[in-house]
Amino acid sequence: MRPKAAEKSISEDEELGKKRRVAFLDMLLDASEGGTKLTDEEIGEEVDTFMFEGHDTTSAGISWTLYLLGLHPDVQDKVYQEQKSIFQGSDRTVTTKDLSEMKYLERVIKESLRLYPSVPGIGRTLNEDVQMGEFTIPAGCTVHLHIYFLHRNPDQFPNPEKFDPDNFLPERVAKRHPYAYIPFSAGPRNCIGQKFALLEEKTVLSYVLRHYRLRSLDNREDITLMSELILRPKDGIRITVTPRRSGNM
Ligand code: HEM
Repeated sequence: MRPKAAEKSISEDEELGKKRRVAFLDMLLDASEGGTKLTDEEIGEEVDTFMFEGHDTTSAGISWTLYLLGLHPDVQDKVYQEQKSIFQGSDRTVTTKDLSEMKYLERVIKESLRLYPSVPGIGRTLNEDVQMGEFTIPAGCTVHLHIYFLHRNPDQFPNPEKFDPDNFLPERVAKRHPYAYIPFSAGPRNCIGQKFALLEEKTVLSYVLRHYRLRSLDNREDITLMSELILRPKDGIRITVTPRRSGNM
């Protein structure tokens, strides 16, 4: 049964002539009432997947980007200049159009996900034999794909440890293998939320970087990484955050 609050908000929206937006949980409940039956347990699992995949991944991505910007004041300044040119001194909230103009910030986010992919590895069970050069990997094997190391392939990213957002200039992307960079996996089971994730990261980072200057206190070689499905710094990261003077935008 659909909760009363959800019924009310949908009918109010329809009255106002707005596009009908269905909440995620309502969609799952509808699916359980319609042709494909979902049990309560299956609905719970779907909600868990979205909460986990949609929250920890982006929060880790945002944290690593803030850390890298705090280590690279020149890159941070370029991001700030781009924000200044978009917002022209205004402190308004971000619009969809603003997000599409944040080209440099997008390159920074992508480069951060290259060096610190929120999901550092994924696994697949092979349905059929796979030939890799002289080796045959038999059907039934579980294969672990290490995204973290894949992103450091020097054939695809010369000087792979260098933080260089220009790695994502269109002309450089065009020269690389399409699967050289897969923070969101690839193929039929890739990340369903990847576009949303980039928009969310841009929205949060835009706000922080317009208002604060960051300086990271730990060098990259001093950070111990750990993977709890999500890539995290074992002992956290230390960043000093200084407010920019008001009216500085
Ligand atoms: C920076 C942010 C994100 C990264 C790096 C990321 C990465 C990934 C990766 C690598 C996979 C494939 C997992 C596997 O094959 O085992 C995946 C799947 C998935 N992601 Fe994301 N994700 C992000 C954000 C999000 C967001 C915001 C949502 C939802 C709002 C989301 C929902 C999902 C779901 C539902 C799947 C499973 C898709 C399927 O199995 O068909 N992700 N994600």
